[in-house]
Amino acid sequence: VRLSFCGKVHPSASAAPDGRTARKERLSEKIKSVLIYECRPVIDRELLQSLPHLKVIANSGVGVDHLDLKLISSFGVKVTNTPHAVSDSTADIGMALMLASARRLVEGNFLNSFHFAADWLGDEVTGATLGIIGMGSIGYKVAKRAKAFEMKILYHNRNQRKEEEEQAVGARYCEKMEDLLQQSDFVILVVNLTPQTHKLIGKRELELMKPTATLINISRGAVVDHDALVEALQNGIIKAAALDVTNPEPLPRDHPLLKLKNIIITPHIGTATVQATRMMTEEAVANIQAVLNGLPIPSEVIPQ
Ligand SMILES: O=C(O)[C@H](O)CO
Repeated sequence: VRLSFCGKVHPSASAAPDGRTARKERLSEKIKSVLIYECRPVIDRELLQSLPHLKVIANSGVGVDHLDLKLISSFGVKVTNTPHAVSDSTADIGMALMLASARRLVEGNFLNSFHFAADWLGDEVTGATLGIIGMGSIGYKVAKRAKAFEMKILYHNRNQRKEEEEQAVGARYCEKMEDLLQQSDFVILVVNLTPQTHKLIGKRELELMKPTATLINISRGAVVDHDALVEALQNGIIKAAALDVTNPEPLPRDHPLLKLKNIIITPHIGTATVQATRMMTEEAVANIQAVLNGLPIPSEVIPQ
């Protein structure tokens, strides 16, 4: 028996009235798989203990930073994700944010269309330098798109140089992230959130960027120190930012980032397309079926 859900798993569920508790216990005995969508439920020890037959948590999306992989694995439960389904839609949102920021589309949207903005100037991305931090599958898709826009491409990867990808898109590898930050007109973050990438971009890194540069984040909000970003945007340390992810999500209404003009913030919609959602579901279901049938798992996430 499999049960899939995409709601918040609320710890207080165990304190529900008796009838509901009994029903929950009956269900717990049967649950063998959990399919997670964007809602990022808290999967903690208490929940895992209450699901003794659980075999797999199938994450719909690539990032699993919201899951305690070691804890889950200690219960003999597998975690899977959907890396193939998300790369095109996430790369697209990166390009959309870069173009929207460069051409000031969001600001322009509020202008009366009959009003001629005489002093209106944006920037072209053609010929500009894009620095990609994290050349995984999404980073590579961003690079392919940037090549079509005739951009110069730099990239930095913490672990490995990607020579094949480099040649295919004419990208230049920067061993030091600092070099990429200093040379890029647009810097896009495409890394996983790990202890090593937490606040990867802080005051020092922002100060290394050009005052004319734009920071784009399509990875996780916590990769950027938000206080440092507010300061950099307020003081012209960098020109603009475009974020699909923030920390927390959503930002509180009075957050200083929401008061700035030189920023675009979208609500973590990188994979929110009809096509990606369908593919994520298909990939997740294939993962679940493989685990339950003891077959090779297409996309298992192994705790490091
Ligand atoms: O991790 C991902 O794939 C997206 O950010 C959706 O959560």
